[in-house]
Amino acid sequence: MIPIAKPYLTQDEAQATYDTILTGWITQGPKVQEFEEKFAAYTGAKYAIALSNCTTALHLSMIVSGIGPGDEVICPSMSYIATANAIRYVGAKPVFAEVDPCTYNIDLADVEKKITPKTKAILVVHQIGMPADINAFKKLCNTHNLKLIEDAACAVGSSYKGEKIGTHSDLVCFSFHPRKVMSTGDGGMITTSKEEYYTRLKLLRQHGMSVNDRTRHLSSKVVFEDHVELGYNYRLTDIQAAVGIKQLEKLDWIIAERRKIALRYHQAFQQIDCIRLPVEQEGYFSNYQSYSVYLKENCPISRNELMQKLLDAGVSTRRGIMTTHRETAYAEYSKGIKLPVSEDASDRSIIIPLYVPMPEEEISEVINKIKEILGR
Ligand SMILES: C[C@H]1O[C@H](OP(=O)(O)OP(=O)(O)OC[C@H]2O[C@@H](n3cnc4c(=O)[nH]c(N)nc43)[C@H](O)[C@@H]2O)[C@@H](O)[C@@H](O)[C@@H]1N
Ligand SMILES: O=C(O)CCC(=O)C(=O)O
Repeated sequence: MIPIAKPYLTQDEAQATYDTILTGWITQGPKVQEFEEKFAAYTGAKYAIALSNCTTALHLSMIVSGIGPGDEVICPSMSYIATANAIRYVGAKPVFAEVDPCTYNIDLADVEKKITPKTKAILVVHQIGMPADINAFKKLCNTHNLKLIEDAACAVGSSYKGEKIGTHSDLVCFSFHPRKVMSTGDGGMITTSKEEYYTRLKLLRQHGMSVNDRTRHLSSKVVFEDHVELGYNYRLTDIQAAVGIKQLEKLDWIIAERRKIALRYHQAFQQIDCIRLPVEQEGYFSNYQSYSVYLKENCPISRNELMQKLLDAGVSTRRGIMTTHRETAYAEYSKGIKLPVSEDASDRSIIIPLYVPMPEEEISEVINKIKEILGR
């Protein structure tokens, strides 16, 4: 079976975890600090704060942005459910906007229509690694005095107008889940240039503890910590950070390899008129976290049939990005909501295998099977 994805992990990561375990310091400590410094340097951000995953990164971003009950946050419905969940964790209401049918990124015009006096922030997702038009959203947020938060779960290493995702706004959240371009098992990171956010995020991720364990460990004087506000246990472990450091060293290579495979798919499928391929506009650089194909009206086969036929032929696929408003857990948020573009994009698209290193035979197999089933 050709898998949909596989993290690129080698002896390097295994050795790094082994070495870290033997140091005797295994949760948030020196390795987390090193990972944060290297991640900040990689993205160009001033600060990076490591967290247990991107969902917790989004949750803390909501808290430091001062979002709470009675507030509305505009986000896409067409995203993994964690995006909207983070808004609900703080008691605020997710207000769903449409996406662009080509890039799957949140639609600026629809966002603008959905701004109300209760709107506090816009949560922009760089969907499956394709950067959103972040400058346009910054401008909109400035005009309406709204906070901007970026869900860059899938977008590590992607760039917008020549700058890596991670520097364009005050809160950018990344994921290192195994389905992402680099992984630490689970894991997350926030980049920011705001010292005030940096300081508070460090407190919030570890129970609001005023003097952290490492500082106490290294102290020559007896010190006692205070817990200055309600915090959380959202730490990344040093074992995971050791993996992250090794992954970061390979990230540009991984992305270059992913882009080569994406190019192969583009070239192989561009003549097929019943499908639409991902679009990377001028100034946008995707890490191709996923390669999504949209089945047009004239496609001879339904999306689900195509997925089944490919599975029968030994090729894994996944449905297109989900819509949150149609999930059972969102029943009370979906009343009267109309998102035809998002529903269509979600229902008519599939994600096809892309991982590194993907053997040439597998790339050809995916291409040939899709062409064969589509009769091209
Ligand atoms: C971006 C989203 O991607 C994922 O959805 P998905 O439907 O595209 O992928 P999944 O069904 O989770 O499959 C992930 C694939 O990634 C590979 N993989 C390799 N290791 C793992 C692992 O530890 N956990 C998971 N879930 N997957 C792993 C396998 O090939 C596996 O089939 C979800 O897991 C979401 O959690 C995620 N936000
Ligand atoms: O929890 C998941 O499966 C995916 C969400 C994610 O990528 C994260 O929280 O880091």
